[in-house]
Amino acid sequence: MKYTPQQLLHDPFLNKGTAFSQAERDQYGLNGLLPSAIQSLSQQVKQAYAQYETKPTALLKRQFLMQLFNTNHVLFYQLFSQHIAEFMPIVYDPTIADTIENYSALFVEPQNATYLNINAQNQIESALKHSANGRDIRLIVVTDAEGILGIGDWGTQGVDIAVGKLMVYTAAAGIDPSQVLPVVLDAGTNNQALLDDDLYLGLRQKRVYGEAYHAFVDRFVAAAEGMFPNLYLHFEDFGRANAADILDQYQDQYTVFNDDIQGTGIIVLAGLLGAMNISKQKLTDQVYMSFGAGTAGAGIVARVYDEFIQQGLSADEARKHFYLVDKQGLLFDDDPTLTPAQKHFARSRSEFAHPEALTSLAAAVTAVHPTVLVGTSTQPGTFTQSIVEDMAAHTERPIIFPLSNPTKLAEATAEDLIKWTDGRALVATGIPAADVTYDGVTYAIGQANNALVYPGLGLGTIAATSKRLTDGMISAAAHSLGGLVDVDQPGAAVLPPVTKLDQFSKTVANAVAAQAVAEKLNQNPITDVKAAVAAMQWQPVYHDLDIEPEV
Ligand SMILES: NC(=O)c1ccc[n+]([C@@H]2O[C@H](COP(=O)([O-])OP(=O)(O)OC[C@H]3O[C@@H](n4cnc5c(N)ncnc54)[C@H](O)[C@@H]3O)[C@@H](O)[C@H]2O)c1
Ligand SMILES: O=C(O)C[C@H](O)C(=O)O
Ligand SMILES: [Mn+2]
Repeated sequence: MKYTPQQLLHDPFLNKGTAFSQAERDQYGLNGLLPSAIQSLSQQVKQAYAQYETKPTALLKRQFLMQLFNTNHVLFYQLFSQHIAEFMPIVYDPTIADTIENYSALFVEPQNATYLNINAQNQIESALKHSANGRDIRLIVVTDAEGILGIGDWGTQGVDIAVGKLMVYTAAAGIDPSQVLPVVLDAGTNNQALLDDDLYLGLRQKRVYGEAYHAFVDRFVAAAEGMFPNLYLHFEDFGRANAADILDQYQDQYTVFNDDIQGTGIIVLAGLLGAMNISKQKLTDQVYMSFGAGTAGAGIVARVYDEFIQQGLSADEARKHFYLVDKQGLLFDDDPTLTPAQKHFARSRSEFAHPEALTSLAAAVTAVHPTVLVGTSTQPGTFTQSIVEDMAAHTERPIIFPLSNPTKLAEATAEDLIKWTDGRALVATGIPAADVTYDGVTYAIGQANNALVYPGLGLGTIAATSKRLTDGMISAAAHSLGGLVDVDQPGAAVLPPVTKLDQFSKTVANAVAAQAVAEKLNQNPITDVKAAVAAMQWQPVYHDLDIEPEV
């Protein structure tokens, strides 16, 4: 393809802005289309960061960064890589929740995403083809936006979660931004505020479920897999009724990943292993309570349960360590409303003297004395002082992970948990939390967010040319994060800091790729796993242009 000067300046994959050299300006007809000074990438980064710093709110900062992203990918990712911990909460969660809620009102441009709708399924192939525009797509993040974070159904506006998750893939793991595609499946929305909003940009109809919905997903999956044979297909923020079914349907056929189920399972298991390193306890001695047993809650339990079995417990012994609490309270096996994922861990009423009283988290904690409490309930402030004190009265190092996102939905703050337990709690949060200083000790708070693992998991799987994503690879990812924290430091965090995200993404990728090769899943021969991973990583630096000018 030939590029006119205007096409080059408006293509974020190729544009260098003021960093186009004189030779490039001569060759591609850019003289007079840019100010005359020629800048280096580091000058551009410095200038962009100075502009970023003048933006007074997180939302304005994010909008500025998106503008940069839409203009020049190299500059955006170079800047992001230099400020990874600072930018994560701006580009991604929690600020992304604001941009999703206000997507239609804030809309400026479609950001190279693919918008598929259930009423125009004959356009799926052409839309994917035109969005890819000849690029070799290796990674798609797709959402139907029924369960965005904990904020619910946002219809087409949920496309931003696909865009944002992909940005993290590149910043954290070096996935080439020209090989990715964000996709939203618009199957309608049950969010009445959107249906009533005349600015709403999605389909103005109730969400479709059942066979018609699954046929739509299936048509998309078949089209994407047919068009991009080396695809890693990441599902994000589907509703509770569909997420697990979709994963089950495709995981033996294609390389698919559900972030909320599997990614969250990995990061929480890694956090628990980190907590065990700090407390010097055994994982298989823990009593685990999940508050909110939906997509993420049940996904995490499944991963941790598998680990108990790997560590030598029988399935029956392992199951006895898990308690699920949802809206109705402790989940019992005679409850006809249980999801398939909940059924396996539901308890028998005969285990308790007064099962009918176990209808709240407080009652369940008192009855069970969990040593681990993980919140994926979307219910803010539900880990109250009295519940936490009750739990902490029966275990030396209570492990408490309030994981509901965004910030406004967290079950508790890290600071309160440290305070209420006199510094004994081992805490990780879903969104970034500042250090907590209590009684002379500074506690670093790990971030148990799947963003810490999904980039490395994807990179490792793609680099290994793995034809599936298996439990073995997922387990390898969870185990790879151990050893990155100095656990004997007072106040040590259960997970490594986000400042090291690029390093540990690589650690995860190497472990996952090695496991894929060990399981003989690689489609291309691989002799050196680390070299294969390194070769897959894109760097945010300018290269000579390999395109023809049309001047
Ligand atoms: N930190 C992370 O990496 C991470 C990853 C995935 C999800 N999450 C968070 O977890 C939360 C849940 O996400 P999900 O995808 O599992 O959603 P989901 O809708 O599948 O599950 C939420 C569950 O909470 C239950 N619930 C609702 N009200 C409750 C109440 N009052 N008491 C007890 N349970 C209640 C629901 O019935 C449901 O089973 C969200 O806030 C999301 O942001 C965090
Ligand atoms: O997006 C996040 O911050 C994590 C997770 O996937 C979620 O749904 O909350
Ligand atoms: Mn999610």
